[in-house]
Amino acid sequence: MIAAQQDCPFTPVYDNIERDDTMTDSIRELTILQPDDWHIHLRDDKALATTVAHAAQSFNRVICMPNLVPPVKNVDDAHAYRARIIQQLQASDLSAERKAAFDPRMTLYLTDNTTANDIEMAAKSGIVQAVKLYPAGATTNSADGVTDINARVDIFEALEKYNLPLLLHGEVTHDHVDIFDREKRFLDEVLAQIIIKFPTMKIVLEHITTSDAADFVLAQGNQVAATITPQHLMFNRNHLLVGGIKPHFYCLPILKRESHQKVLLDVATSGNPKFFLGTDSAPHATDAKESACGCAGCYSASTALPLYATAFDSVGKIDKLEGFASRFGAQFYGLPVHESTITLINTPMQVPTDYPYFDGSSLTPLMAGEMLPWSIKA
Ligand SMILES: NC(=O)N[C@@H](CC(=O)O)C(=O)O
Ligand SMILES: [Zn+2]
Ligand SMILES: [Zn+2]
Repeated sequence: MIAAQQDCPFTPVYDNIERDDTMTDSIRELTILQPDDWHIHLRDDKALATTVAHAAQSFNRVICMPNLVPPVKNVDDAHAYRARIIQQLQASDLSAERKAAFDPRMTLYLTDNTTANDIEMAAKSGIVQAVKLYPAGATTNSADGVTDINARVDIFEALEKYNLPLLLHGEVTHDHVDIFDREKRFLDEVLAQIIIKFPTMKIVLEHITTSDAADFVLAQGNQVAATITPQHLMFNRNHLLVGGIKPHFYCLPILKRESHQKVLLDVATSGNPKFFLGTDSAPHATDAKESACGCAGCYSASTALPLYATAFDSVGKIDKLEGFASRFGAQFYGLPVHESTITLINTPMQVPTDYPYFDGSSLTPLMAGEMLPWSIKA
């Protein structure tokens, strides 16, 4: 399946970004507090057999996105989904220690029909960590998303009242807006107004892809933060499009030009707690990606930490990884950091070419078959 991929010219990040070796050149091993993933897609049913074990190997808390079919719309759905994840966790061959540490946190999918009562129930549930807003049609499984965001002020009032964060897929969806401009247009035309009206609502702008989004988040108060994926730190649209189209780099919001990639690396490695880890690991079977109409989403759950370590090290800032991966997200959500640790080592690993997925399908991870300079110490 990936033979075509291997014929492609490929420029890994640690070659295409100018290195600053002055700060952390001597770091060959790095022990950090156990990280959390504040944005992940585990999918459902048979897919969980692959995704849960991969996520639980590295992460303690994961914020599970609700874009299932049908979506996770209320607290009952969230309890049932969490139970399916835990059942799969117990059936996996992870260690007893990893099983005990893994804590999937739920999100509700905001629709045109979500009520303020749903929000109150979610806030009091103890398992729902946030509410997710997909503009209808913006991304994978967003058909049930919100059609008119300004009509959902009752929900924003409730989120503010119960101090439940709003997680955003921040792109406008109008047909006439260029796909590369959709994030910036969302900030200017939608989010800026919402923040003025709801100044204390906690907001996470998920998977940011532009310098505009980084600047926007920096300009807001501490109630507004952002997650950044490994692919947006490591790649730009040339990796997606030059020398042949590479479907495994296709995700939404789409990779932007290199100048944006550099700004994302700057803010992620700056030590500013507004920016934290959210892989947006989004599995789609290999044949659904390698298709005339390929699905959006990069799969990174199994190698997320070596990917982030490679990105941070590419700019000589691996010493900033712990804050980004293990501290700032917990701080934003008002949760304690973990006591356990994980060690990364500057020993190369090869990313598997694929994983078995469900019903005989396979799953191709980000950078399949490529070497990464960092790995997790056994
Ligand atoms: N990021 C993606 O390209 N895809 C995600 C949805 C999302 O996070 O937008 C998915 O669920 O596949
Ligand atoms: Zn999204
Ligand atoms: Zn996502």
